[in-house]
Amino acid sequence: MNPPPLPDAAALFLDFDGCLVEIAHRPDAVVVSDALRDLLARLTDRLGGALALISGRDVADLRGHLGDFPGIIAGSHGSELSVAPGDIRTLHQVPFDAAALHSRAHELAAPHPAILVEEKPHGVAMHYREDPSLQNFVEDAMQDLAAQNPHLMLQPAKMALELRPAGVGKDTALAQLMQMQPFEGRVPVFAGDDTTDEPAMEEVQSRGGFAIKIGDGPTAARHRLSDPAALAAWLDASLT
Ligand SMILES: O=P(O)(O)OC[C@H]1O[C@H](O[C@H]2O[C@H](CO)[C@@H](O)[C@H](O)[C@H]2O)[C@H](O)[C@@H](O)[C@@H]1O
Repeated sequence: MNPPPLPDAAALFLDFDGCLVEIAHRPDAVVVSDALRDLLARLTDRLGGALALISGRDVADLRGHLGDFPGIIAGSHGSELSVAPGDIRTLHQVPFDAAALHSRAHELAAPHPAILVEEKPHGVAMHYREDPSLQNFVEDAMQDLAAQNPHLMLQPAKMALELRPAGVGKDTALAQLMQMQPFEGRVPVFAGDDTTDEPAMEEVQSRGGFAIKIGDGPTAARHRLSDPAALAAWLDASLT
C-alpha cells in the first residue's frame, strides 16, 4: 500500500543504503546526487529539523558521503549518535576492541580475495557481492567471529553479514531521538529497505506513526515503495 502524505508534524527517520541511494557494487561506490542533498535540506527545513538518518553505516563514513549535510545521524545500527558534524557519541555499553575484531576478520577472509572486509568503529562487515557463491563461507566465518565475540550480534545485510554490538538497534536510536527536540511530540515516520530496519519500523508503528518498506521482501511496515527513486518522489511531493 502506498504511504499517506507525510504529516506536517512528522518526525522523519530515513535509512541510507537501498533507501535514499541505490545499492552499489561496493560500499564506497554509492552515489549521492545533488538532488538528494537538496531534498534532505528542504525536508529538514520543512520539518523544523525533525529529520534524522538512521543507518548501518558508521557516522563518519556516512557524513563523508553526504558532504555538507548538517543534520542528525544515528549510525552503526544504533551504536552511535551524531547531532552535528564533528560530534559523535557512543550509545552502546559493549566492551570493544575494534582493531582485534578487524584483524581477525581479515584473517578469516584471507582465502577469498573477493570478500570485502569493511572495518567499522563498532563492528565489522564481510561483503560477498563480488562473488555470491561465497555466502556460505562468509556465514561460517562470521559465525566463528561471533563465537569469539559474545557481546556482538550477527546482523544480516544485503550480500553481506555484519557483527555489531548487541543491546542497541535502529529502534533504540529512534526511541532516544523521539525524547529529544525537535522530534518529541511529532508523528514518527521511518523508511528502510533491510532487516536491520525492521525493529525501527515496528517502533514507529507502535508510537502511532507509520513505516515504509523500500523494495521487495517481508516486512512489518504497512506501506511500501518500489525503490529509492519512488521514495524521493514521495518525499518531494510532500514538500509541494
Ligand atoms: O542501514 P543502511 O544505511 O541501509 O546500511 C546498511 C549497510 O549498507 C552498506 O552495505 C550495503 O550497501 C552497499 C552499497 O550499496 C552494498 O555494496 C552492500 O552489498 C550492502 O550490504 C554498508 O556497507 C554497511 O556498512 C551498512 O551496514
